Amino acid sequence: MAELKSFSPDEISRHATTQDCWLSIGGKVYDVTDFLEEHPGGEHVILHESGSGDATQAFEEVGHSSAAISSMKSYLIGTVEGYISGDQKPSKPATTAYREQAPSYSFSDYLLPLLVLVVASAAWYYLTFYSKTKA
Ligand code: HEM
Repeated sequence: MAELKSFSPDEISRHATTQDCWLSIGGKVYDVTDFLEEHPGGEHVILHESGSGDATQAFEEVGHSSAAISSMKSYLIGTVEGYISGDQKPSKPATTAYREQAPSYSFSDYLLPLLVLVVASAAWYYLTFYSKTKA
């Protein structure tokens, strides 16, 4: 199979009219100009998504049938340059940023246990020695 041409998001967004309409779905580029009038969901939604940059989410949210998905092959013209799929996008901050958020202990984190220790020691001292001297 021949290599697909790669298009920049900028180039793709320049094709968003009824005479020239491209869609970017899942990292692939589709020329749907001839399909616009036939689209069962109407041409307006496609034109809107064409101009939005990435139609992946809108396309998936509709829950297109497998017949619809397999018909997409006939409109495929290329791939999106530098595309990162939603599954691969980091859901957590990058490692370095994550490290920067490592827990930092403040003075009050130590103060309370220290206070409890001092009170407990004083109570032990009082009960052990002071009460004996009184007896
Ligand atoms: C190459 C791209 C596309 C193809 C080949 C395609 C094809 C189809 C087909 C065949 C249907 C009939 C129902 C089905 O079989 O699932 C349909 C319905 C529909 N499509 Fe698309 N579609 C495309 C892109 C989009 C996009 C980008 C949107 C944007 C939201 C969209 C929105 C809809 C809606 C709203 C319906 C109507 C659903 C319903 O009536 O239940 N489609 N499409």
